[in-house]
This record gives sequence, C-alpha cells and structure tokens, in this order.
Amino acid sequence: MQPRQELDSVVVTAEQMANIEKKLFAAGMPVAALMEKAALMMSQRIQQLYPLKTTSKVGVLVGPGHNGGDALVIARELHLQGYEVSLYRPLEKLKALPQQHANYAKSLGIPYYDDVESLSTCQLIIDGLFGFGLTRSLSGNLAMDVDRLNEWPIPVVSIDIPSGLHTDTGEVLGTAVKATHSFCLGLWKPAYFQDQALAYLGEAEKIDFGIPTREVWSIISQPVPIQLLTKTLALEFLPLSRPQVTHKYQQGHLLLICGSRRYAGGTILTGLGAQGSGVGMLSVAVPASLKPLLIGQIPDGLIIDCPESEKGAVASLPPLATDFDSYDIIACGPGLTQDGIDVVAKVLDAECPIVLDADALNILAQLGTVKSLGKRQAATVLTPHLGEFKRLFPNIDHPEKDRISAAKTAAHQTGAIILLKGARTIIANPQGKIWIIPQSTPALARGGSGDVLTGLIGGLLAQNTLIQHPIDAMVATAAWWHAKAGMLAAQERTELGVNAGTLCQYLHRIF
Ligand SMILES: NC(=O)C1=CN([C@@H]2O[C@H](COP(=O)(O)OP(=O)(O)OC[C@H]3O[C@@H](n4cnc5c(N)ncnc54)[C@H](OP(=O)(O)O)[C@@H]3O)[C@@H](O)[C@H]2O)[C@@H](O)CC1
Ligand SMILES: Nc1ncnc2c1ncn2[C@@H]1O[C@H](COP(=O)(O)OP(=O)(O)O)[C@@H](O)[C@H]1O
Ligand SMILES: [K+]
Repeated sequence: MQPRQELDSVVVTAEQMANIEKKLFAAGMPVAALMEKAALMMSQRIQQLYPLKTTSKVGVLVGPGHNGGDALVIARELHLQGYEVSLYRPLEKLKALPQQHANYAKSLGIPYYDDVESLSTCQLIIDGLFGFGLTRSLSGNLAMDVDRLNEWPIPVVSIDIPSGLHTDTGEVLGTAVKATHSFCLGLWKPAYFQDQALAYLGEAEKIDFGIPTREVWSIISQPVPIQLLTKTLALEFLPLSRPQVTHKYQQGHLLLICGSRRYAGGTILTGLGAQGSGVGMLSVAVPASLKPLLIGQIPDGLIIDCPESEKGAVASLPPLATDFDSYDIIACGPGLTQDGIDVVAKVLDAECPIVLDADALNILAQLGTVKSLGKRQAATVLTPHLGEFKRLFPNIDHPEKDRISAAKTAAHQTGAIILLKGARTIIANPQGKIWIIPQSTPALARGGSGDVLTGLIGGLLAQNTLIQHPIDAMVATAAWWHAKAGMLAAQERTELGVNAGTLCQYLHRIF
C-alpha cells in the first residue's frame, strides 16, 4: 500500500490529533502555514461544490480557536474570488492567529454582523465555530444561534466537524450544527463513525493536507488502534484464495445451529449467508420438523435434525452435531428461542471458535456473559445489536453514547471479539484493536439481514482455518462484505428492494 493510502484507514482521537499537530509544529512547520494549507484546500473544494455562479452569498461562522482561524482564511479566499462573504462571531474571545486573520479580513472590507439572523439570506454557511478543541457543551446564546441556523434551508459546510459534536464520541454537546458537508481535516476522527453523529455530518469528506506518515506513526502505535476496514484492506483478504488442489473439507466445515418452528426463515437466511461465503462444507442443525424445508432451500447443506422442544425449538443436539471436532467453526443463535439454553451451554464448551448471535446472545446474558466466556480457550465472536449488547453488558453504561468505547470495553471484559451492529458496525478484539465498517446502507435495517451476516461470518472463519488471517480482521471483512453487498443491491434495486434473501444474491457480485 502507498504510505498516504495507508493513512486512509487510520482513525485518530482528538488527543492524538493534537499530539500529531504538536509534533509538526515542534519540527518547524509554522502554525500559520498549516492552517493556510488546510484552509486553502477547503476553500477550493467549496468552490467546486458551490460555484460562484450559483452560490454567491456566503455566511461564515467564526469561533474563538483555530477552527475559527480556518474559517477566516476560507472567508478571505472566497471574498478574493468574488463571493459576497459575511462574518458572524458569536464569542468575543479570539486566539492570536485567528485574531490576525480577523484583522486582515476587516482590512479587506469583509463585513462583520452582530447577530446570526443577518446570515439568514446567505446561500451557503461555513461552520467554523469549534473543531477538536470543543471542551464543553454549547449553551446560552451560542446554542440558540446554532438551533436557529439549523432551521434554515441553507446548505452548511462544517470545518473539521460539525460544531457541537464531540470529536471522539460523536455526542451532541448541548446542541450541534447540522451540516450538509463535513470536511474532516488530515485524518479521520471517531465521531465520523459513531451512529449518533451521522445525522449531523451530512456528506463526509477527508481533506488530506499532507501530514507526513512518519509523524502519524510516532503518535499512533501499530497495529493501528482504530482502523477503518476500507475497500483496499478488504480486498487484501477477499476473495479468499483457493488452491488448485483441495477438497471440500479443506475449504472449511461450518456447523450452524439455529431455528425453531416459529423462526424458520432465519435459519434459511443464515444458511444462505454461509453458502455465499464459499465455505467448503455446511452442516445445519435444526429442529427435526424443519429438516424438509431446509433441504429444499439449502440442498448443498448437510441438514441435521435435532430433538424439538414443545415450542418447536432445538431442545438438544444429536451426536452428529456434538462431535464438535468435525467442525472448524460453530455459529449459533438465529431463531433458536430461549428454549435453546442447553444447546448454547454445550456450544460454549466447544474447543473450536464459535460465533454467537441473536437468541444465543440472550441466553448467554442469562447464563452470565463474563463468567460463561471466562473458561473458553478458542475464539468467541459475539454479534449483538445495541439491544442485545445492553442485555449482555448491563454494567456498560449508555453504550449508544460511545459505541466504539463500549465495544472495546466489552471485548476486554470477555476476551471475545465483539461485533456491535449498527449503521456503522464496530468490531473490537480483546487486545483493544477496533475495526470500523466505514460505509453501509439503511437498506440493511430489515429483518433477517443480521442472520445473513452470521452465516457469512461463520463461513468465512471456517475457510480461514487454513489461511489464518487474524480472526477479528476476518470478522470485520465479513461485515464489510455484507455492507458492500447491501449497498450494491440498494443501488440497483433502491433501498426498498433489499430484503435479506436478495442480499444473499448480491454477495458474490461485489467482486
Ligand atoms: N491538526 C490539524 O489537523 C489542523 C487543525 N486546524 C484547526 O484547528 C482546530 C482546532 O483548533 P483549537 O485547538 O484552537 O480548537 P477549536 O476547536 O477551534 O476551539 C477551541 C476554542 O473554543 C473554546 N471553547 C471550547 N468549547 C467551548 C464552548 N462550549 N463554548 C465556548 N467556547 C468553547 C476554547 O476555549 P477554552 O476552552 O480555552 O476556554 C478555545 O478557545 C481544528 O479543529 C482545525 O479546524 C487547522 O487550522 C490546521 C490543521
Ligand atoms: N441504518 C443502518 N444502516 C446500515 N446498516 C444497518 C442499519 N441498521 C441495521 N443495519 C445492519 O443490518 C443488520 C441487522 O442485524 P440484526 O439487527 O441482527 O437483524 P435481524 O436479527 O433481523 O437479522 C446488521 O448487520 C446491521 O449492521
Ligand atoms: K466546525
């Protein structure tokens, strides 16, 4: 990978960004030069997105720090290009460098207004109130200004991050600007991938103003603590290479344990997801009454019929399904119902890696998450959505307020790989590494798409036994694949046209 391309997958916290910046300044890069570089790139991008002939009136919000300094450089450049620029500075305070830019803007005759309302006739707003230096909540007049601005039907470009968002957690501190475009400066920040921030970010774009890779690696340890699973990285793993001379059992043997009379469809979808992974052998343990259905839907799967509970769930596993040594991996959970408690307890004893989803997670929570996983030697992958996560980890307060930290804590507590589902899925390993799936589609917010993911993860991990990529990286790769297939399907069929069955048909098409 090219050094700069390598940085495309790196995500840094506000503190790390500030430290990288300090290193650059200590090495001799003038502060003003860096601001000039970043802001010039942003002003050029703004002129591409909002050309003078369509968007001549621009309002610029100037905050007290260097975010405000960036805004003033952009204001100056747009003014020099012929835009009619108006400035609004809600806070008196101004750091030294932005003060110089403010003085120069004044000398150029760029007008200052003393209320936000004066910008309401602009065709574009530039938000340079706060960047990664935001330390506390917006309140008082400042918050009222932001709320007022959010009511206008005017596009907003936010510098570095929409003002009011916490750079790491994406939490709204008091209130926050709702941007149309957000320009993330230098390196990606966590807020860009936290579900709670997505509605504020608009279209996100990274502005690469040339931070030397050496400075980044002097602050960020390797392996990179928070990393995006980009297309470039995913295609280092996918499609999995298959030797010329091989046979089905060398291409991975996955055992799925799922389903009940009530939730029969989930079993099929998990099976189809596994099938889509290219796994060599697929065995599916289901309640006996579902066997004919499964044979019809997944003819290449070895369907194992299990004794049923009264409600038609898997009550126990027959010998064929308990000979765990025959399998490279077991994935368990979709459609199991709470009746599957003995089954899950048995699966937890397996010596091979396991993936637990859906009902298996609720049962695990009931058994005691940390205690039950404490005795496991082989890898465990848990794939909760937020609701399941809260049941599994009641001691982690408000996981929705910082999904990245929540997943990290959960992985640390359990020694498991945690895949926290959402609009931006987070994968954490017990050593503290985080993977983020940077793009997806709300088309996947539909019953059954998680079942497909469980099958896909299981199938990919089964094949990985020979190749031996790190398991967390393969779990993340499966989630990337799932999202990518969803996006392709949505593109061709609209967001309405992506049901879970259709999604499976798109899995192989992304390559
Ligand atoms: N490294 C890079 O990539 C580059 C970074 N650059 C730019 O620098 C930006 C970071 O600049 P920054 O450090 O000056 O912080 P910034 O976000 O402007 O705000 C800090 C000010 O806000 C104040 N303040 C905070 N909260 C407040 C509140 N609730 N209500 C009121 N005030 C509040 C705080 O005051 P204090 O807490 O000290 O009282 C302080 O004065 C970064 O986002 C990017 O745009 C580019 O120029 C070059 C490349
Ligand atoms: N708004 C969204 N944007 C992108 N992906 C989403 C969104 N909502 C849900 N998903 C994805 O869809 C899947 C849903 O899984 P899950 O909640 O387990 O559903 P089910 O149990 O019905 O299969 C997950 O992979 C999740 O990341
Ligand atoms: K901003």
